[in-house]
Amino acid sequence: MKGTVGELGEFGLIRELTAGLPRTSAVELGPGDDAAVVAAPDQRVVATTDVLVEGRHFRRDWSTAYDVGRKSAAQNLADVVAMGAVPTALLLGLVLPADLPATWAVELMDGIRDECHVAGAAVVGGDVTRGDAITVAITALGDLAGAAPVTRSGARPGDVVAVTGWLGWSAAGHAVLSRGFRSPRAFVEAHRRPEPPYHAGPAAAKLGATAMTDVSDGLVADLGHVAEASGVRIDLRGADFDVPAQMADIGQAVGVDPLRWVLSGGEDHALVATFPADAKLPARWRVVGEVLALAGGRAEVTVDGVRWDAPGGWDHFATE
Ligand SMILES: Nc1ncnc2c1ncn2[C@@H]1O[C@H](COP(=O)(O)OP(=O)(O)O)[C@@H](O)[C@H]1O
Ligand SMILES: Cc1ncc(C[n+]2csc(CCOP(=O)(O)OP(=O)(O)O)c2C)c(N)n1
Ligand SMILES: [Mg+2]
Ligand SMILES: [Mg+2]
Ligand SMILES: [Mg+2]
Repeated sequence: MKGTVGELGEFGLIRELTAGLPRTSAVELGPGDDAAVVAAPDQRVVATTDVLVEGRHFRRDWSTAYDVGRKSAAQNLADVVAMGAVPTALLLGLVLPADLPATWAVELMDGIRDECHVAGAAVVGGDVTRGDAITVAITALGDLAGAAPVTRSGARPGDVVAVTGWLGWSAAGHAVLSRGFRSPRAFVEAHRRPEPPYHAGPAAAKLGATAMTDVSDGLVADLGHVAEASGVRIDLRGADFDVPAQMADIGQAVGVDPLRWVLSGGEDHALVATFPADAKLPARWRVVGEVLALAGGRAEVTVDGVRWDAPGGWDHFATE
């Protein structure tokens, strides 16, 4: 495809973006009308939204359009499964500069479509407008299939804390890219394209998870929200976290303790959940800590009993 999105025009662009979009059985009416119609078998709808902005969430010299698409969708779909729900549909608001190559927009859409496919959802609508910074605003919907939502507020003293998915890989990749390098590839790829363990969300609900969240900002920060919402203290055991040798090498090379990436690095979208101590967890869940009563203390996350004194994760108004 030749030209810019400006040359294609609003409706030419929409035609290109929506051509051949796959449907799923949940989609009664897809893009093309004033609104889409999505089945909600449960009769409750799980809904979540996240905005990604060029320069803040991604850089065009670090990630392809396809990568940005995969990541934007993943970030939202991970929030759906973190409730214990199955993703059904995704809506996409796009702000694009007029001089952006049309292929960039189409490849972004390819990435969004493919990530939706991985999670079982479909793109059902969106919006496009012109603006200075590329902005991808996504709303994802999901279905609980009769289950109770797994909230942030259900952790109880005596529960275990378990994680599944990657931790620290995206942050290590970000550290590499920030210093002008493009390798080790596995970490750079993890930053470009997170792989949330989608199936594990609804599975955790079935395993009796009492609370759950995805790790978008950093494990300590995101678990901090669980601790606060549940009115508990959460203690992590440092030795239960695996720091891969290659991650340790990067840490050595750039002068960062790699445990910092594991405990406070965001964007891998691992799932962290609390479970009753007697829950039978499959091997892909690693127990990394426990839930403790407040006993007059603060609702916070500690590591080996000690308050984590570095930032627990990303904060858009505090982190540069
Ligand atoms: N501008 C807003 N208006 C209303 N609710 C918001 C707004 N921004 C964030 N929230 C809500 O605050 C909570 C925390 O947001 P956030 O940290 O972005 O969650 P997540 O990391 O799961 O995306 C979410 O329930 C989100 O819906
Ligand atoms: C260019 C660039 N700089 C910095 C980062 C790091 N970063 C940006 S947003 C973010 C945290 C997650 O994003 P957020 O918008 O907070 O998602 P949410 O928590 O709402 O799911 C991180 C670690 C990045 N991905 N790209
Ligand atoms: Mg958010
Ligand atoms: Mg989340
Ligand atoms: Mg965040």
